[in-house]
Amino acid sequence: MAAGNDDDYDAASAVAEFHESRGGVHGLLESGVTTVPLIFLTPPTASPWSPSPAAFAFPVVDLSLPRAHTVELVRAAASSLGVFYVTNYHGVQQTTATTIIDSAISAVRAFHEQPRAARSAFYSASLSARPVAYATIPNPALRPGQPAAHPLLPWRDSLIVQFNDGGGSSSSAQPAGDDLPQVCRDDLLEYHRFLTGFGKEIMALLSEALGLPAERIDQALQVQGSPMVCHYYPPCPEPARVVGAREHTDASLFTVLAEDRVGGLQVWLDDDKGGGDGGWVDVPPVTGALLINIGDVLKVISNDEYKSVEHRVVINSSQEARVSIALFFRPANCGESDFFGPLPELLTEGRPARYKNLTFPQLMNYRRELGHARSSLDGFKI
Ligand SMILES: O=C(O)CCC(=O)C(=O)O
Ligand SMILES: [Fe+2]
Repeated sequence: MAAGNDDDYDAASAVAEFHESRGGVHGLLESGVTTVPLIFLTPPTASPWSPSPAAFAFPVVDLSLPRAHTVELVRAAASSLGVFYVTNYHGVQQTTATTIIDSAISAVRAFHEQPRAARSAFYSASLSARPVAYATIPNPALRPGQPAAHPLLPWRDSLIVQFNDGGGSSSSAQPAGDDLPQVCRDDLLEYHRFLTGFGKEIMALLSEALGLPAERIDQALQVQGSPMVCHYYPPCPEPARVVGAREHTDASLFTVLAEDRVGGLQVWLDDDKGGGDGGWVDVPPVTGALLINIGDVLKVISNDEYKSVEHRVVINSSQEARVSIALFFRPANCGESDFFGPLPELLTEGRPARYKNLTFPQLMNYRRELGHARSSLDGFKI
């Protein structure tokens, strides 16, 4: 934020005061706020955030289809859109999977809708190094040259859970300590257990769809599902003037998203896919299905064979809260000396490496300084 600017100074105080209230956006509504505070508002000159301009049928990959067919569907979706749904998870009845997903969504809703004192115990404006934290995560800067994000805060509260499975072993992960709030502990643990096997399956498919052995990427990067970020988008009196999540790509290999039936997620589709010059397109929820978003790490190691999809969340409703859970599958070994880059098997003379080797901390630092949108890999391009 620019120093010496009175407007920015006031905004900074307002943000600090909001965090000190420890009740999140939902807390504002509980205290009877009927107009949206300035720190959440997009500038009046900005174009409204909803409704979304176009409709599009996103692919649903049925995992019970023959393998070759599934691999081909995954390849087509990951390389053209960077986003797809999946159903019929291996080894789990679809009805059981739907129950596990729905229970996790209900548990997240229960956490965010419990009395304020119970949730504010977890509130932490600084998220680093805590196994479990509850907060409204400030909007990041979007692009180089944009020092502050507007609006400063999204219309969203999040419960962030760090899992640690000891370096990518196949045993299921446990949250660090018994720190999960009791109201959602069992359901979120069960959901995470379910997604641990599911994530391996998705990683294997994505690997095969690049023409690589199924275990290639997991062996190289020790993929693990963490953090789990459990979002709550309260209803808003002025939905078109707030943002649920600003446009961004995910800093993951891929992200698995579960959501309730309210909707609000949109992805940016280029030219021919969205119609015309490209645009924001609604991703309507599909009951019982999980959404896979390809992230920046997979874009790099696939040497741009896969797209990392840019997405955002609009607030659709002045009546209903929306719940979603994003589980980020990332390299377990993500220290200062753990480099990754385009996989050598994918490189040819005609298609040389498009990215330098980089580490996960470098990627995160670059995003912190220069933005989370489509440009978030620019600094690593060759
Ligand atoms: O809530 C959603 O639909 C998306 C959340 C998201 O994009 C994220 O957590 O990175
Ligand atoms: Fe995201």
